[in-house]
Order: sequence, then C-alpha cells, then structure tokens
Amino acid sequence: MSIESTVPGAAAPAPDRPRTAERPLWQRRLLSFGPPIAVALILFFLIPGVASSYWIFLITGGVCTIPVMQSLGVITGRVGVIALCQMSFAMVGAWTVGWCNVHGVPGGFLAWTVVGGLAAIPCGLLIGLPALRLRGARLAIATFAFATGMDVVFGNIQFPGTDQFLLVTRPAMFESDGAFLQLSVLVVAVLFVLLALIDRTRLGASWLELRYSERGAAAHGTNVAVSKLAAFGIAAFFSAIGGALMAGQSGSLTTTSFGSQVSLTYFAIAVVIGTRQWSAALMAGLAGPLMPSLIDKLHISQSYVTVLFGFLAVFTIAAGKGQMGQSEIMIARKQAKIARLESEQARRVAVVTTPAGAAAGAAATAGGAVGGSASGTADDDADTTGATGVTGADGASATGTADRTRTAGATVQERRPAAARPDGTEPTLQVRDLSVRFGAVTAVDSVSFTLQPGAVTALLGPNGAGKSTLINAATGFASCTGQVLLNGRELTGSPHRRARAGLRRSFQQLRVPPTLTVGSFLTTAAGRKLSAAEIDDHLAWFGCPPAHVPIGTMDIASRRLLEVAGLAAGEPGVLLLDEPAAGQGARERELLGARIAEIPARTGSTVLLVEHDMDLVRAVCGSLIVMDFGRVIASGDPQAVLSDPAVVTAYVGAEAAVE
Ligand SMILES: Nc1ncnc2c1ncn2[C@@H]1O[C@H](COP(=O)(O)OP(=O)(O)OP(=O)(O)O)[C@@H](O)[C@H]1O
Repeated sequence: MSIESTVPGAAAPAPDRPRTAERPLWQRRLLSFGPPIAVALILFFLIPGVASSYWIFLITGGVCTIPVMQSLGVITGRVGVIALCQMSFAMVGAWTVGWCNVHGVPGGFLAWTVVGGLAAIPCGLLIGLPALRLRGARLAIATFAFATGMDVVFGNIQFPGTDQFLLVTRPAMFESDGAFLQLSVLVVAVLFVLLALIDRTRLGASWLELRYSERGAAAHGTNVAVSKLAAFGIAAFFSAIGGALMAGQSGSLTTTSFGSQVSLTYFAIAVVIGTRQWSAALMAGLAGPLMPSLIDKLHISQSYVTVLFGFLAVFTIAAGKGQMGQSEIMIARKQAKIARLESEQARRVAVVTTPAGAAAGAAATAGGAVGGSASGTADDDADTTGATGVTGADGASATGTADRTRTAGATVQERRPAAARPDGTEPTLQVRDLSVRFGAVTAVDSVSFTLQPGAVTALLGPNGAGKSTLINAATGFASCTGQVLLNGRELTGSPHRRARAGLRRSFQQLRVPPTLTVGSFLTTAAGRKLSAAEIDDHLAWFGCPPAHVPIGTMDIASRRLLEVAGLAAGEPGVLLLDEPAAGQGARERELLGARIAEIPARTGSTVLLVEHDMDLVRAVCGSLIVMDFGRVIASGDPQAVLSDPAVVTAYVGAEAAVE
C-alpha cells in the first residue's frame, strides 16, 4: 500500500503571474520626485516673498516640526513601534544648539544643528534598549516615562543664554525670518533625501520587514536588535535636528514647547495623518503648529487640538488604518486569519484516493485535533523562546504514543542531479540527536539525519509530527538539545547568525511585507547585494512582477513565489522550506514545485521541503524523511519510503485516532 494523492491539474500549464500596468521609468520618476520638489519650491520661493511675517513664522514652525514627524515615520511608520518621547530628542537638539551658541562653538548654526542631532543619538539608543524586550503598551509606557523624565531634567536647566538675553545666532545669510524659512526648507529637504537613501538600503528594508515579522527578518539574516536600535538612533537624530531648527527660529525656548504632552499630541497627529510617506510627514509637520493657531483664531482653546487628535487617533487605530494600521497586533490578527484560510485550503487540496492516501488526508485534517493546531502549534508567531518550559495543552497525545519505530541516524541515500556551488562544494546539513521539549511534550525526539548535498529532500509526517519544530530548532528559533552542523561546522546562537552562516528558512505563514517593493524584498530576503540584472533574472525565473511593483498589489500565490525566490536568490548553503505551497491552487503548486526542483541546479543550495502534497513531493524530491511523534520513522527512496509499513501506519493510525 502506498500513499498517493490526486491533486487535479498537475500537468496543467504554468499560470500567468499577475503583473501591474507598467509606466515608463521617466513617468515613475516624475510622479515620485515631482510633487515634493514642487512643494519645496513653493515653500522656498513663494512663501517668503508673499506671506505676512505672521504666516512666515507659523509655516517655519511647521517646517521645523517636519523632522519630528519624519522621526515618527522611522520609528512608528516603518518599524511599527509606539514611541511617545520624540520631543525629548528635539529638546536635546535645541539645548545643544543653545549651549554651542553661548559657548561660541566654531562652525556656526548649521554645525551646531548637526552636533545637536548627533547628541540625541545616545539618548535614542538608551530608550531603544528596553524596546528590544518590551512591546505594545509596555513600550509606550516606557517611552512616555522617558519623556516625562526628560521634562523634569530639562525643566531644571534653563535654555542656555536666557540669563544674558542671548538669542541663538542664525547664519549670516539667513538672519531674516523669510530667509530662515528657506534655510529650514533646505535642511528638511536634505533630511528627506537622507531618509529616501536609507529606505533603499538593506537597513531601511529591514525596518519594514521587522514591522511585519521580526522572525521573518531574523530568518533573512537581519540582526533584529541592531536594526531596531539603529531605528531609534536615527529617529532621535531627526527629531533633534527639528529641535535645533526650532531653537534657530525662536532664539530662546522653554521646556513647555517640548514637553511629554507635546510628544503625545504629535504622536496622535502622526497616527491620524501618517508620516512614512513624504507627503504625510509634510502635512503632519505643518499641522502640528498650524492647527492650534487656526483653532485659536476661532476662539477655541488650543488644548482641544490634543483632544481632537487623541480621539481621531483612537478611531484610526481601532479601524486598523493610518500609521498603526499594521501594528503588531493588527498584523498578528491578519496573519492568524491568513494561516487559518491557508490551512483550510491545504486540507481541501490534500484530497487522496487510495485507502492509505485517504488516511493521509484524514490524518492531515485530524492533526488539528490531535496536535491542537491545524497549522502547527509550533507556528511561527508562537513564542518558542524558552520552549522547554512551555507545556502544550495537547501534551498527552504526543508523549503517550511516542514509542513507535524509530530510525535515528538515518542517512538519505538518493541523489538528484545538482550543480556544485561556485566554490565546488555541495553544502549539507547534519542533524544529530536533536530534541525539543515543550514541558511534558517531546515534540522532536532524538532526531538525526544528514541531508543529501545538492538535492531536494522532503520532510513528511502527519500534522503534529514535529516537522516545523525541527526546523525551528535547527534555525535557532526554538531551544533544543543536540547538534546542527552545516558543512561540518556546528551552528549555534541566534537565528540571524545561522541565516548568515548559510542556513535559511521559510515559515508556514507567509512573511512577505506588503509595504516593500518586489525588488527590495528580494534583496532583503537574499541577504546579499544583488545587481539589477540578478534581481530581474531571479524574478523572471519565478515569474514574479518587476522589481518596482509594491508587494501589496500582488495576490497571495504570487507572494508565496516571491518568498521562495528571495530565499533562493541568497544562494544559501541549505534552504528549509516549511510548506511553501500551503493554501495555493494546483497550478500555483505545480509552478512552485518546478522552481523548487531547479534550485539546487541553479544556486547549488541543498533543499529540505516540508510538504503534504504527494504529487508535489514526487515531482520535486529525490528522497524523503518521514517523521511521526517527533521521531524519524523512515528515510530514503520515495517509493520505498511511501510503501514502508511504519509510514502507512503513521497515517492510518492518525485516522484511527480521529475515529
Ligand atoms: N509552542 C509550543 N508549545 C507546546 N507544544 C507545542 C508548541 N509547538 C509545537 N508543539 C507541539 O509539538 C508537536 C509538533 O508540532 P509541529 O508544529 O512541529 O508539527 P508539524 O509536524 O510541523 O505539524 P504541521 O504539519 O501541522 O505543521 C505537536 O504536538 C504540537 O502540539
């Protein structure tokens, strides 16, 4: 008896990938650079020439606030972290400029502004440290506590020069209010360019990935701690530049302009208007000082602005829109929903015909009941840190029957034709005596195997067999005992280190941030510099849309392809793919299977594929490893393994357990 599946349309032609209408490059450039340049020109030439001194003063205040909004655009808009202390950094910048002014530090106002920005970076890193451990409301409280602490500290330090009635000296060419507005516009324009350049780097892309999935980013080799700290440092720099400009505008300041309540109001404005896009940062910046003045003109108390934006921010967050629309909680909810839909669809796809095959299908369905979760409780967002201390609700089912036949130390023999890597080596992964425990549950029980170098091997097993947990443990996402060796060298430490060493993985749940473009995701996931030609080549190979297309416009099936394309583009030594075709239709599965089969030959990577679809497995994999109840029960040639009584029993047993 062997396990067979009847996925319809296996021989159907590959589907056409959806592509968005393409504009010529010059049109795209004009559309993205034209409007900000036009606004900058209006602010630079028109306003100083035609506006009254009152309006020039108000608009300059708005322009000086833009860097604070850009700072929120970095920390909240990009990384997705709530930060309620951005005006404290602005205060550091303003006070530094005041101090430099009083002490006659050489270089003048612009040099002092840069010094102010740099001085705020350590403060940003300081508040960033707790952010590595805290999330959501706790982090918000920590940042607000920092802001109120800074209120107290700076409340006791008068603005430098106040005693001597010494105002901050503006540069000679920009002494008048109109000219200072022009200087502020220039500085802010430079900051916009700087931010656009950062956005194009791996760091910028990693921020968007962090916001969507920290685990996904780590699996691509991003050092989550460094990336987050960099965001806090750079955000503090931007805010402080804003504060420095405010010092130049007013000449002398008080702490009330930078208090924690102002931080709170600006955060609310940022949530409502947004700050990640240049236009939103501009509008939010101008709204900060302009709205209170306009409301004042209507003889309404200015404090109502805070109340108004506070209410709007709450509604915006509740509606899942605006700056926090993709906050951690929202994303977690969306991911859970996608996972549910995908696992339901996967079960529908895994229809089987033969008695044993039917058992396999039933087992796949039953896994949810037996294992407690259809898509695996060791799922990607489950907190697997300190995994050994966690007790699964379903522990009894896993441990009670874990005495099945065990094939430890199995070495998969079958080879598929594959290309050697450029250096002539064929990378391999050795797992030795690996165990993972969740309290009383032994999810992975002394598993040992060696992957066939330069080939695609399937990792099979009913739901709850321990496949995802094994991958989590090997890639550093779950605590384990035993050894994992890549090319003979033991891998230890955090996920990003293992990823950089050449062990890459995908997750059952899709981890492709919709806010990135196709090209920036490919580069981020690859974890190495790719030339434009390489990017195009990889995208064409997987039938993905062109590099400039935003991922948010693509369907889920295309995103799945892109995810694997990105990992393959990294040419890792070993690639672990955890159900990459989950939730896809037959034609998409066939296309993905064909591409996965080509990976070893094109990139020299060794691939381990977790998959329930037997047609896909047969088409793609030269050898199999089958797990059940945390143990390897069979491995080797597909035909022999699928006919193995232990394998058949594993699936039939699962069916019996359901009945
Ligand atoms: N964080 C956790 N806490 C407690 N038990 C867990 C945890 N993660 C996984 N388990 C348990 O470990 C066992 C193995 O789960 P795992 O998700 O690795 O199986 P799987 O073979 O990947 O299943 P699927 O095919 O559904 O993805 C199951 O019994 C599961 O309930």
